[in-house]
Amino acid sequence: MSLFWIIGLVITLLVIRISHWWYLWINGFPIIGETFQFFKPYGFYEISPFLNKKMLRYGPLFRTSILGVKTVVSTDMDVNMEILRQENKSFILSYPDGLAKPLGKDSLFFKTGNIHKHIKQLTLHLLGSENLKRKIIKDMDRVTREHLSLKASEGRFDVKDAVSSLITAHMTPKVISNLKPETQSKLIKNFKAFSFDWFRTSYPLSAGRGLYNTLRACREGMQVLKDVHMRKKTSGEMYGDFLDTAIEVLEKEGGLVNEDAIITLIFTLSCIIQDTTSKATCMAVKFISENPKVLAELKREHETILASREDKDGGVTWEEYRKMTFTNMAINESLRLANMAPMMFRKAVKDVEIKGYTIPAGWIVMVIPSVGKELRSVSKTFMVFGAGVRQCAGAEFARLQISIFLHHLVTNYDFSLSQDCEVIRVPGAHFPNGISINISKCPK
Ligand code: HEM
Repeated sequence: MSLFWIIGLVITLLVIRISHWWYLWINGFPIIGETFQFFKPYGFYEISPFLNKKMLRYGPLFRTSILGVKTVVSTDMDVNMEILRQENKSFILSYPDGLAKPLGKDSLFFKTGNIHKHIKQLTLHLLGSENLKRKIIKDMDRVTREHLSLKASEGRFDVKDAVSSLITAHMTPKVISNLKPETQSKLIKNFKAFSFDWFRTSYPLSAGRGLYNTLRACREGMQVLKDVHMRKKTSGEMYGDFLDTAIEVLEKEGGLVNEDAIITLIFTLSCIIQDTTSKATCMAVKFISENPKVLAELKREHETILASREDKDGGVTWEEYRKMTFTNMAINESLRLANMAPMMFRKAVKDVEIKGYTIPAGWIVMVIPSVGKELRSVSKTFMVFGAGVRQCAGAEFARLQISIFLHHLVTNYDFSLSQDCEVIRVPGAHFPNGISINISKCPK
C-alpha cells in the first residue's frame, strides 16, 4: 500500500473517532449519559439550557440518561402531579444509585408500602406540628436568639453555617440526648459533612471528592450512633428522646424494621434537617435583603407581633407563628426561587397512560417540578415540598425555623448581604461562596 493510502486511512479513522467522541459529548456517554450536561451550572435567573434545548426539540416529555439510568424526563405539570398522585399504584419511588448511595440502598427513605407508612408516622412524631408546638418551638427560639446574638457580635457571618449550627445545637439532644461533649461534637461534625450536593458540580474530580466525604460522614456518623445505642441498651437508661421513642415503636411493631434501620433513619434525618433548612434560610435572607419593600413589610409584621406579646421575655409562640402571614408568603417565594428539590425520581410499575403520553413499565421518570407563581402549599405549580404520600415530612419544621430566624433578625438587627454572594443553578440554587451578611445590633 502506498504512503498516500496509509495517510488517507489514518486520517479517515481519526475523523471517525473524533466524530464518535463529538456525538457522545453532545448526546451523552454510555453510563454517564447526559449527567454533566444536566448538572452544568447556569445563571440564577436562567432556564436550564439543557432542559430548554430538549424541550424545544422534543416537547415537555423526553428520554435521556442521567446518573447512569435511562430516564423519561417530565416537565409537564399535569403529568407530574398525576405521577406523584399515583404513588404506590402505578409508580414507586426509585432514585438512581448515585443519589441513593450516600444514604444506603436499604435506607428507609427508599422503602415503599407499609414500611414507608410506619417510618413516615415515626418521623412525624418528631417533626409534625404537635411535637413542634409542644416540645421544639421553645428551645428553637432560645437557641436561635442566642446564636444570632453571638454571631452578630462578630459583625459578619455565613448564614448557612450559623443556621446549620443552631439547628444541630437544639435538635441533637432531642434526637439523641445525654451525649458526652466530645461524642456530640463528633456526631455534629459528621451531620454537617454530609451533603446531597456532592454531584452538583461540572468537575468529575470534585464530584468524586464530594461523594467520598459524604460516604465517610455516613460511615463515621452511623458508627457513633451505633456505639451510643449499644451503651444505652446495656445500661437500660431511657431519656425520652427520639431514639427511645423509635426503639419503643419498633418493639411494638414486632420487627417490621430493625435497629440498624432506626440508626440510619436518625442519621439521615439529622443530616437533612440542618442541610435543607439552612439552605432555605440563606435564600430567604438573600431575597429579603435584595427587596427593601419586602423587608419593610416583614419588619412591620414582626414589630406588631412584638408589640402585642404579653410576656416580653418569652419567645415566639406557636400562635404568633401561625399569624405570620406575610412571612409565610416571603418564605414561599424564596423556596420557589431556590428550587431546592429540582427533580424527583419514580419508576413506572406498569404501562401508564397520562395526558396522551405512555410511560412504559420499568422506566424511571424524572419529575421536574414546576416553579410557577401559585403559592398554595401543594399544587401542580408549587411542589417545593413534593406532593402525595411522599410529601416532605420536615416542611413545617423548616417553615417554623426560618420564621423564627427572620423574626429575631428583622426585629433586632440591621443587616446587608456581603458582596460575594453569588447564586448559580445546578439546577437547584447553589452558593459557591456561601451567603454572608454584615450585621449590627439595631439602635433601640
Ligand atoms: C426547605 C427545605 C426542604 C425542602 C425544599 C424539602 C423538599 C422535599 C421534597 C420535594 C420531598 C419529596 C421527595 C420525593 O417525593 O421524592 C421531601 C421529602 C422528605 N423530606 Fe423534605 N424538604 C425540606 C426540608 C426537610 C426537613 C427539614 C426535613 C427533616 C428531616 C425533611 C425530611 C424529609 C423526609 C423524611 C422526606 C421523605 C418523605 C416521604 O418519603 O414520605 N425535609 N422533601
